[in-house]
Amino acid sequence: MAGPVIFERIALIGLGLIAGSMGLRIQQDGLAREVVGTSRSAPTREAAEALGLCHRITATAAEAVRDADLVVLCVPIGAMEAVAREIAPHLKPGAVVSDVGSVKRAVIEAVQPHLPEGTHFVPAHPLAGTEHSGPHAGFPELFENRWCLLTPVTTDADAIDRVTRLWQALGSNVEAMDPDHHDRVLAVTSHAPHLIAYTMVGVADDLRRVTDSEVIKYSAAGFRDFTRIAASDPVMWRDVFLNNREATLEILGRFTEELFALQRAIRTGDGEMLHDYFTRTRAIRRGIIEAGQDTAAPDFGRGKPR
Ligand SMILES: NC(=O)c1ccc[n+]([C@@H]2O[C@H](COP(=O)([O-])OP(=O)(O)OC[C@H]3O[C@@H](n4cnc5c(N)ncnc54)[C@H](O)[C@@H]3O)[C@@H](O)[C@H]2O)c1
Ligand SMILES: O=C(O)C(=O)C[C@]1(C(=O)O)C=C[C@@H](O)C=C1
Repeated sequence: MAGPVIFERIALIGLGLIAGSMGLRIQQDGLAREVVGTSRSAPTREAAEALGLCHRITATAAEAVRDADLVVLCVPIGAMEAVAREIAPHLKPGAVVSDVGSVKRAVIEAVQPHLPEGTHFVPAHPLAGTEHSGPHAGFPELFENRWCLLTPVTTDADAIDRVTRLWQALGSNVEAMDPDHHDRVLAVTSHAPHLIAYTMVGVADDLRRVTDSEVIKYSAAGFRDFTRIAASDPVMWRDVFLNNREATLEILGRFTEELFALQRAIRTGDGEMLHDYFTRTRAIRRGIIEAGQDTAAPDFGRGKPR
């Protein structure tokens, strides 16, 4: 389907789940005249080529960003600085630079100092993903009905407007946010929950050694949801925690306090406390559903390696 061209040429750096999904959708809807992509490993570039994630794949990031109007950094957070340093001398004057990192303050601090005067940095975070990674994981509907949060560094209204329109065209609802606020919110809604899932599955794995395969064999739906989350990419999540340290530790501190309170209620047989607590949390879930905001529910079956 041909759509409105928002950027003439878009360069995607790092061809995994997010870049692959963007590349497919941008091409499908004609949101750019050309999508150029690159990744550091040759097998990834070959896979991306075979899957048609971009119009053109280049061997280096320097080549990919040449004459690009928008450059989107889609690499793990720990790789953002090196990529920014590499592309900086090759950026077109006036180019818009963005990223999709799950943490915003650390990415701004890593990338912004390398960007030449006259380029416009509009960091973004699509609140959409799956536990799959790599070029095979991408699919064009990934961002449909999800949020995309922007934490603009530039004050250039046209750059912000075009990045907003791109994410809207990819299917997302877009909102601007202060980067520190973003990191605090995501610590609650995404980062701490992932760590809890990793821990729970780790505990079950330890138990498995005691009970053979019972933990897996009889795993109930709740635990299976944890295993899906805990199957997420180790590099990505290592970098998330190392780069959103303070906010995540703050939430984990609160979590531990609540866990101790619940543990005590179980030990002392305080059924009233447990009932009140679970009634409160159930109301939160119902509020989300009533507000029509249950758009983050995982869509099983999508994003699986093809
Ligand atoms: N997966 C999610 O659920 C999700 C959701 C929203 C945002 N994000 C963010 O998007 C970014 C990419 O995540 P993804 O899920 O697409 O990851 P991915 O692992 O699927 O893809 C990452 C790509 O970056 C490349 N890469 C890795 N290290 C590199 C380096 N040092 N230099 C150059 N390229 C390198 C890899 O080869 C791969 O092509 C991350 O910053 C992540 O925080 C992820
Ligand atoms: O559904 C999933 O697999 C996700 O965990 C996606 C999820 C999230 O926590 O919602 C994970 C990290 C991203 O930065 C954004 C989205």
